[in-house]
Amino acid sequence: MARPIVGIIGNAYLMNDQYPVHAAGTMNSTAVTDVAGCMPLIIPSDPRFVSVPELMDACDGFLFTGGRPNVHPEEYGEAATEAHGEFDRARDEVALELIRSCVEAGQPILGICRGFQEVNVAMGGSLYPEIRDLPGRDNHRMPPDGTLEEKFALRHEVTFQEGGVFHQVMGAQKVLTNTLHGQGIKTAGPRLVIDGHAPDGTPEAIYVSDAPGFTLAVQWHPEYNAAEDPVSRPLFEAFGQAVLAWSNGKQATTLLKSA
Ligand SMILES: N[C@@H](CCC(=O)NCCCC(=O)O)C(=O)O
Repeated sequence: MARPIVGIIGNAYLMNDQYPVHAAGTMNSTAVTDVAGCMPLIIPSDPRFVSVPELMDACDGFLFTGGRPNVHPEEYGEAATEAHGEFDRARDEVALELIRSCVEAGQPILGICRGFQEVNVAMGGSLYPEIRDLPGRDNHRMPPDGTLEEKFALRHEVTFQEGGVFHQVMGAQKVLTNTLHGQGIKTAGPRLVIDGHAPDGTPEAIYVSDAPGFTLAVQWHPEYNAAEDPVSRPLFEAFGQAVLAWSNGKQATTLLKSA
């Protein structure tokens, strides 16, 4: 039987500082394949190449990946400053509309890091440009040097609401995660539930309340070591089950229409 398809939101890069590509970390494809049990498909996240209806038709669920460029603050009604850094307006345009459409339709989404921030902005929330500059907050950025293992090392706890969605998915109320981000949620979108926090109060785990489908998003990077990590594994397994259920529902509808 054909596997359900997970669209992986790609980022724009210049290969060898010269050759433009769309790409996503291989660890995203590994997590989608080995843990979620789906087929990964990297999306060129630019409205010149893809439209939201086409993507929703082609894929069963979407992984909104991490990415260095920040969501443009105009998307939440603020002016860009130097602290906001680099942007990717093409990804903003595809991702934000795709999130809103998936939330409405009940099509599964999983947000990671920049993807987590996109879910908040798409649902009407805003972001701090640099959380380490806020009083009482820690530096959540990755170490500038070191191996991949050092960059993705587990660095802080996340505590979930007792009995909440993440507590149920993880089977634990406190977990250990990596952390590789500069921005963070300032105001949560009206329908967003902040279900987990870092020790310094930074929101780390969210979902959209009353959404008909899977809408979980995390500020850390569960794609790293997803098959082995006790936090990543249940998250990608739950996402895979939701994507499979969506795919089965789509096939049942197609069969009904052709009967
Ligand atoms: N730009 C945002 C999001 C950070 C993020 O997603 N980091 C991972 C980058 C991985 C990559 O380069 O592909 C922020 O800084 O908060």
